[in-house]
Amino acid sequence: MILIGLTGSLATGKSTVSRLLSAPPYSLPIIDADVLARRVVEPGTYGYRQIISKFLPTTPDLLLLHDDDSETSKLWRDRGLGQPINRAALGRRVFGEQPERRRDRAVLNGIIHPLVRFEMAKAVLWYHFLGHWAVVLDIPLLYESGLDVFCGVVVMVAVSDVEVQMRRLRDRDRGLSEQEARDRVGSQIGVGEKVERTRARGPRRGKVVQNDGGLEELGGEVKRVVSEIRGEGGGLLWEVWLWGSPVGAAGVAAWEVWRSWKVRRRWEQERVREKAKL
Ligand SMILES: CC(C)(COP(=O)(O)OP(=O)(O)OC[C@H]1O[C@@H](n2cnc3c(N)ncnc32)[C@H](O)[C@@H]1O)[C@@H](O)C(=O)NCCC(=O)NCCS
Ligand SMILES: Nc1ncnc2c1ncn2[C@@H]1O[C@H](COP(=O)(O)OP(=O)(O)OP(=O)(O)O)[C@@H](O)[C@H]1O
Repeated sequence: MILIGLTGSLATGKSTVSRLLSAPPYSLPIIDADVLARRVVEPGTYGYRQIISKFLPTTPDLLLLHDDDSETSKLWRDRGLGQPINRAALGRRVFGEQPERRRDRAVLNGIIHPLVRFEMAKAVLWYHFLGHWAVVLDIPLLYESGLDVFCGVVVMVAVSDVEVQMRRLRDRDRGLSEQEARDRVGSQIGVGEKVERTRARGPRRGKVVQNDGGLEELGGEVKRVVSEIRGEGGGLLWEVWLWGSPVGAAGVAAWEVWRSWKVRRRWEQERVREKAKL
């Protein structure tokens, strides 16, 4: 089974690509890191308790009141699991370039990312047993979290102009001010760098989907990329063999991780050298 890491930057179109990939004719299973990141901090979970203990003392608006119109919220209240987290308030604490925001972001990532990784590993195993030829890991922070090394192929959804990103973000999330939108965009590695990192993996293991045009063009790009990935896989016999041979599958997975890790390390060393030259 091929692990396809789907990434991009804020509002470049990952979720749109993810929706295309999950629908016919591809019908690929999607493991969405944002969905898991929400699930692991629901009231009553370990992640929830960690966030409360780290952020509540310094964030008075961290918790929302229970929403009587929401069945889930009522369930949390009836079970005494606690009030849901105010994501907007937490976002204001962690998005931005100021040192204290970076620090808080690192704390939040340190709580959530290991929990998300664990949930992802469980889901990947499940889809492997179901016999899918590929599974999509939709991870906005793929490079930031280091999860790129586990992906056989990385698909990076890119736009050429940061203003397109800002416009799509603010059109979609109407409540965001200009500054909040810039803080969010600035909290991730830039599109250009992610594209370079993807290309550094080589043409078979790194694919860039350019999303500057309309939705129809995007559909064409997705079609091209999926047929490339399918064509460059080992074929049906290879897939069946991998499925039936856990030791073989583990060996191939280890080899893929090692190759990706080498690319990542070479990239980081080059960056250090470039910085030293400045
Ligand atoms: C700060 C939080 C509560 C804000 O929630 P909110 O509902 O407003 O935003 P949402 O979760 O939908 O995220 C929207 C986008 O913001 C970006 N983003 C989210 N977290 C981060 C982060 N820690 N660093 C940089 N960008 C981030 C991603 O592109 C994501 O797709 C939330 O984003 C969060 O819990 N972040 C930490 C977990 C995380 O890293 N999630 C990303 C997937 S692993
Ligand atoms: N090619 C396109 N043309 C016009 N609008 C688009 C295009 N691609 C995406 N959009 C719109 O841009 C917005 C952002 O797209 P999407 O939600 O897919 O991005 P994302 O990368 O998943 O964002 P985030 O990281 O914030 O979750 C959405 O409202 C989407 O409908």
